[in-house]
Amino acid sequence: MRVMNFIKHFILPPSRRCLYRCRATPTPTPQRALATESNNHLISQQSNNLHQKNMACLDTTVHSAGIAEVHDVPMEVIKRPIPSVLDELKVQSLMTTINQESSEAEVPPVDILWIVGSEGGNYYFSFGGCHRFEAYKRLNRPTIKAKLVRSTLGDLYHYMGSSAPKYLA
Ligand SMILES: Nc1ncnc2c1ncn2[C@@H]1O[C@H](COP(=O)(O)OP(=O)(O)OP(=O)(O)O)[C@@H](O)[C@H]1O
Repeated sequence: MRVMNFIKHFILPPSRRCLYRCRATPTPTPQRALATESNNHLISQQSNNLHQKNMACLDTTVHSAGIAEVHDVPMEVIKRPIPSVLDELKVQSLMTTINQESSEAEVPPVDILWIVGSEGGNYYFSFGGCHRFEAYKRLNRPTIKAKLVRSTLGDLYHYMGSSAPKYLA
């Protein structure tokens, strides 16, 4: 009985909090995510559920650990304000992996900070995932697999300091 009480009080509440957090900041549906972008691209939800399940616990970051949905995000809408420092061999190796249907799923989605501007515009910023981004770019892929992490201008400031935009419409 004591053990059950312990579990109820100290283990269940955090799990519920996590569930609540996930619901409170839902990952956008494809249509909502780019609804106000001038381009007509769609961020489509990855249909490969197996991949999602496999990647849910592995190869995830602290930012996207609670996010299961993976989207195909158009490369052209992603802003990367900080230039990448690249290991050429790693980029080449990733290109090979991504290019083979049998191994593409071994490359996990990158994290993208998704910010909704004050007038409803959608902005997508990416800082990590330098080698994956470069590999997708060189392969001329129109989209990249990504988890959208709902973020704020304050979050952007952590990455960019005073170079961060003060206002996004
Ligand atoms: N051929 C490959 N070479 C490198 N990584 C690979 C390869 N195939 C699959 N992966 C996976 O791709 C991911 C690469 O992430 P990693 O953090 O190493 O680089 P990145 O995020 O793209 O770049 P950076 O860390 O420099 O921002 C890892 O999860 C790794 O397991």
